[in-house]
Amino acid sequence: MQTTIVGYPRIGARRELKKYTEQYFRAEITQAELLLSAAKLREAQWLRQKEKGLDIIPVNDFSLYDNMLDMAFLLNVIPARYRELGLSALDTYFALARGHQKDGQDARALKMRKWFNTNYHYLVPEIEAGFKPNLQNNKLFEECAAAENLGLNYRPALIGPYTFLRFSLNKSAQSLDALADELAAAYSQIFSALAAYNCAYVQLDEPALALDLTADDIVLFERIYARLLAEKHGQKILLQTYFGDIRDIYTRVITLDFDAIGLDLVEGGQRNLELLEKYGFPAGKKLQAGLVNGKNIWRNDYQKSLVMLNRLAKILPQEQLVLSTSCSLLHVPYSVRYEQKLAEKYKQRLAFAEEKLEELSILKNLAINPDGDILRRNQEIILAGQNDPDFLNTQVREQARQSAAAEIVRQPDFAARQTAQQKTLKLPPLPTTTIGSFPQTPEVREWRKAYKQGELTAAEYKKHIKEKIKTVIARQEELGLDVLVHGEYERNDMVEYFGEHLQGFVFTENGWVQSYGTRGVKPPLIFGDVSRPAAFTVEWIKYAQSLTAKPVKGMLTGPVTILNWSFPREDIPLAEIACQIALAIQAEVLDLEKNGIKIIQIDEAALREKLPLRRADWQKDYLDWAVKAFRLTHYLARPETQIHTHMCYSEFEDIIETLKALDADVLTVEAARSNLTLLSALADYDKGIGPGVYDIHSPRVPSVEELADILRKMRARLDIAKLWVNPDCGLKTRAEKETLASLRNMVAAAAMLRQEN
Ligand SMILES: CN1c2c(nc(N)[nH]c2=O)NC[C@@H]1CNc1ccc(C(=O)N[C@@H](CCC(=O)N[C@@H](CCC(=O)N[C@@H](CCC(=O)O)C(=O)O)C(=O)O)C(=O)O)cc1
Ligand SMILES: N[C@@H](CCS)C(=O)O
Ligand SMILES: [Zn+2]
Repeated sequence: MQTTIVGYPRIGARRELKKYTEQYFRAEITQAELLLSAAKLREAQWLRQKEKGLDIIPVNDFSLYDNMLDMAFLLNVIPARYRELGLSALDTYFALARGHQKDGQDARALKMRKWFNTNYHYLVPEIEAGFKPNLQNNKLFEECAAAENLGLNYRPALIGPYTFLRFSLNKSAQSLDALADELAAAYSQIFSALAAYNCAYVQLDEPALALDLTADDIVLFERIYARLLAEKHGQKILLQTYFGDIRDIYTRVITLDFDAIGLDLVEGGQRNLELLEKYGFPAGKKLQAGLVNGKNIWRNDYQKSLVMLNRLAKILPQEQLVLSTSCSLLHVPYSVRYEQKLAEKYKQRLAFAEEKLEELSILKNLAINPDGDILRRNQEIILAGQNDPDFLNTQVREQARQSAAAEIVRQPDFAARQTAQQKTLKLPPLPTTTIGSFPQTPEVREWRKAYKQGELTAAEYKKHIKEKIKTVIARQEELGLDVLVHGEYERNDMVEYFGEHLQGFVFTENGWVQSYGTRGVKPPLIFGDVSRPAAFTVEWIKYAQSLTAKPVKGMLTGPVTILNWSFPREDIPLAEIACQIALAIQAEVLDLEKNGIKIIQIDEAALREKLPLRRADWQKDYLDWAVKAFRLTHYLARPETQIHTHMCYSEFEDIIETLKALDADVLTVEAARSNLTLLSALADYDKGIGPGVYDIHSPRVPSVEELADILRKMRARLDIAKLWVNPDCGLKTRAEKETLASLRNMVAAAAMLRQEN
């Protein structure tokens, strides 16, 4: 029996890659320096994997920005607008990732989308025409050569052609079938080039097989692979699936000429096991069994894994088995050993990427020789977690249970609330606002760092933040925005900050996980029952409101987003955790209201993220309780309190009914990068709606005319009486100068439209 993983994080345990890359963006280091530092980081992680006993090490899972972008580069799927810039290969790569606006050149970035149900975002390749793989100087081959030099037993990993095709934007005139044929030929050329390297297997990631597949999808998959598998160049092919079961295609996949198949035995684990038991597994092929959870951070329950292994032993002999992770470890932090402040009793329950490597090794040994002491100790840790008195709150449990059983409906209905709110707020038509955060400048992050390290007192830190709030309120007044925000300067992150102020959460110092490109998050860990010891946003919002006669939005993160962007406990249902968090947020809503705050925004940026991959599971397994949790936060608010919510990075077309059911008075959503296709879906949205008028992921400043044009398009499709004017999302990642310029133009565009009416 061997061990492997699907992939490893790459940002560096201390976010080294972020630092190198951003230094390169600021022209502080050269290309050669960036590439050398990245190569050193990559090799150090391979050696760590080897040292931890991993038998087969994936390569090419590393990326300077994103694997889908790497694949587009390898296949030469580079739209003309970037090739025409005449940049170096590396700068072209970053231009696709981040856009390029310099010396009169202006190319927008590729679209970014959520990677399945994770908080990772990939870049969407645009297929214009023709796949001509670029086999020269490509990182894939450099990595293979480097791994070989180190004498590693390695396996190059690529995004598989089916997933690549399904997740790209087809801008060519070619049919999917034609593209599939070209793609198969292109991958075949890559295989041919890989024949020069000494890797036993090539890994093709096909997570798209865990989605609902139609008969046409299956035909397309078979069309690509029939050709590709007939043209192997000596190497063996691992079909790697993850994020769920592959019920729609398992029986086909086992008849194709793959040499190994990777199955997720955590998410969709039961279903995958049933498929194995019902249809068997082909003799002589390897089963890569994803037993160690790649998405959550709890220690593996060895007893449970051994039960799985026993079931597998009835299906195939041990030599055919490779122990692995359920998906790439990209979604978990590097190692628990970087946590200095976390108590040992909490640390022992955690397994980040490096600890998961150890778990694989232990499991391999346990499968051969079930060591009683190791199993006993593992069980003790797991049981201690389940019954941890530090985190038990019987009152919250009872309240959550009662709320789950109750009908949660805000009174009176929207029409009556709207009248009451207009009377208090007296907003003009097309009210202008922002989503909450203003630029988190280096000085703000430095203050926070100094405060956390004890170099600034709490009073000094607070004073600095309040000065920023004062300035941002003044700026918004100057700009003429109608509904103001306090800027969220006191927050490191919209979820981590909430975790830090609620009981039941534990947070890390170094538990960084890549969200996109150079940006990372430190998801809090939900260890137990959640409650709110004291109000924690009121002081900041009240202060901001005291500086202006205009309404300032109370800014909160919603329960579903807090849950989805944290690492959840696994001993109670997600629905119950969401309900507990909702009760904590409800208390904050009521406190803001008591303190004179008239508008409260409860962000549910991640509402769509964890929608089950299979449509049949959407409602009962997720949306029913997610909607209820959100309603629980605001249903006790007074009629004149205006409740806003915000969502980003989402395709809302198929969840419009859910958006309505949230019953928020105003909904702001990302729309700019979707070319406003969302507008038709939102046409019958029944409450206030603010589709973003400009993309905040780019430093580009939209002109007044461009924004007025967008607003005219919105006016044509949506009820103008309900329309709000705002950017796509928060402004925390932007610089101050471009932010003010963009907002100035946005306010001018709204004024222009009011005149036209
Ligand atoms: C809106 N999005 C969010 C998602 N997930 C979240 N949890 N939060 C989100 O806002 N998912 C979808 C989208 C897009 N995703 C992201 C993710 C991350 C960022 C982002 O800007 N991340 C920052 C880190 C933010 C943070 O926690 N900062 C801390 C630590 C600051 C720090 O690095 N300090 C330095 C010293 C200061 C310095 O040199 O700058 C240090 O410690 O060395 C803080 O502010 O205290 C990132 O940089 O990656 C945006 C969108
Ligand atoms: N209020 C948050 C929402 C981001 S999704 C912000 O403005 O950053
Ligand atoms: Zn957002």
